[in-house]
Amino acid sequence: MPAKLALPKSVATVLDAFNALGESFKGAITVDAAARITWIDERYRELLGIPGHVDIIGQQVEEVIPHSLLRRVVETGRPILIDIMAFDDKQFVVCRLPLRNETGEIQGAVGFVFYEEIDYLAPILEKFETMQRQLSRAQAALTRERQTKYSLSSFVGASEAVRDLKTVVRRYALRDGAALILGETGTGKELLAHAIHQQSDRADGPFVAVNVAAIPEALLEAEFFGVAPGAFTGADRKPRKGKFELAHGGTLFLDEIGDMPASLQAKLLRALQEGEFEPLGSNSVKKVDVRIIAATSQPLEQKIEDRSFRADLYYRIAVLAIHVPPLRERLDDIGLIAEALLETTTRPRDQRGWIITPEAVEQLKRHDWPGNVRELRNVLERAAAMAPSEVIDLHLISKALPPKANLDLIPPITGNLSERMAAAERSALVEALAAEAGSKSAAAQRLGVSRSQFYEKLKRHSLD
Ligand SMILES: Nc1ncnc2c1ncn2[C@@H]1O[C@H](COP(=O)(O)OP(=O)(O)OP(=O)(O)O)[C@@H](O)[C@H]1O
Repeated sequence: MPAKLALPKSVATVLDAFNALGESFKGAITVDAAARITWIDERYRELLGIPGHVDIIGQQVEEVIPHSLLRRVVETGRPILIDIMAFDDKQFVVCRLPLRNETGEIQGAVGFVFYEEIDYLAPILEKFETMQRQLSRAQAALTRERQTKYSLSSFVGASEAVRDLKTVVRRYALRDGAALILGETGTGKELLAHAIHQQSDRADGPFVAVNVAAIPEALLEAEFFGVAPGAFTGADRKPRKGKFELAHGGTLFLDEIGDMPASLQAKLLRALQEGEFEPLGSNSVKKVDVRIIAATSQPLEQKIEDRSFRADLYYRIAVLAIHVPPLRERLDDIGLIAEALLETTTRPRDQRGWIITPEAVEQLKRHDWPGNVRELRNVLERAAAMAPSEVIDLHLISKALPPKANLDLIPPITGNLSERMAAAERSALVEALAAEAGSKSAAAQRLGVSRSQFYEKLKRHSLD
């Protein structure tokens, strides 16, 4: 239904003048002081593609013209004399003026639209278009740079398993739902989470990573959801933002999600479902737009069975599940990965770069890599530290590899309860040392005990 509202006299007079321009004038629109549409002419309707029978009078102007600046004109009382607006692929010149009553109060605003054929505006439009082209070139260059820095190419590997993995990752990067990355420790889950973020529409937003296992349980909730001012005695007066809020507009990477306590799982589920949460000690909700990428090296299904992980949360995050194969299932990639890792391994100042011999690579392929790529990095670093020249050969690699977990050292698990427990503890120590390439502090961390406890246990089992 065409609008028939009374038009202020001043506008009607100006309209007459513009109408005389013929084809160059593309129409006009008026809004009231609350930026609701009060009138629109037929040509502008046509330009916006609004069918004649659709009534738009009374609607907020942005509902019809999403980028309209008429609200700004009524709010500031200042005109926007010349501006450029795009409809479809064409640029139009727009002029917006405030409308005032006799006492000078803002009553609304009017917008006039012209097409670019107006000769004297052509230079401005040309400049605008050139600037837009430059801007989109700069944006494209920036995106390319980001992609080369963080793209999937940092995940080295050419085996079929890795090619398949990369196809899945590329596909999931474009979807915006939560994702779950499953794989043994050191397989590159965090690296993949970065790659997903960088390939997604959120690449310009923040990437925030939290290792759930590394934060004491009592602090997790505050770490995730933030703290309202004065939430506890002694708490900061200022509110403290949690990781969820810090990741707004981007991605939150939750490493070792299997270690999340049940109370927090419920809160996380709500944040995922509703996009909102309550900071600790607050009774108001905050809205966030965050993509969750979770990772785990533990079988979550088992945790669901023993009720330490919520099934509903699992199904929510496992829609996009990514399985990262362990290194022993992609041994063909070891040479490539070793070369890539050696590029970043410290070398003596006068040395140009490390060289790894084919025999050394073959030896690496014979190990079964319980600590995966992280363990491979440790082994290469140890070999490099022992190397008299830039060549890493079979001899050095054999010395750097952890001694094979000698099964004779692990007694069969028999006997009474305390003997069985001692035997299980011993084999856990041996396995952790092997997985961490002999590093005692890393092995202690892996088993969740302090270094001093770990040394004491090694001694007790005569493994020191
Ligand atoms: N395919 C790969 N190519 C190159 N480097 C890799 C690859 N996979 C892993 N890495 C490197 O190995 C190390 C461990 O990777 P990352 O931290 O991503 O593993 P993770 O699976 O998240 O481990 P965890 O489960 O213990 O947290 C990092 O230094 C990472 O850069």
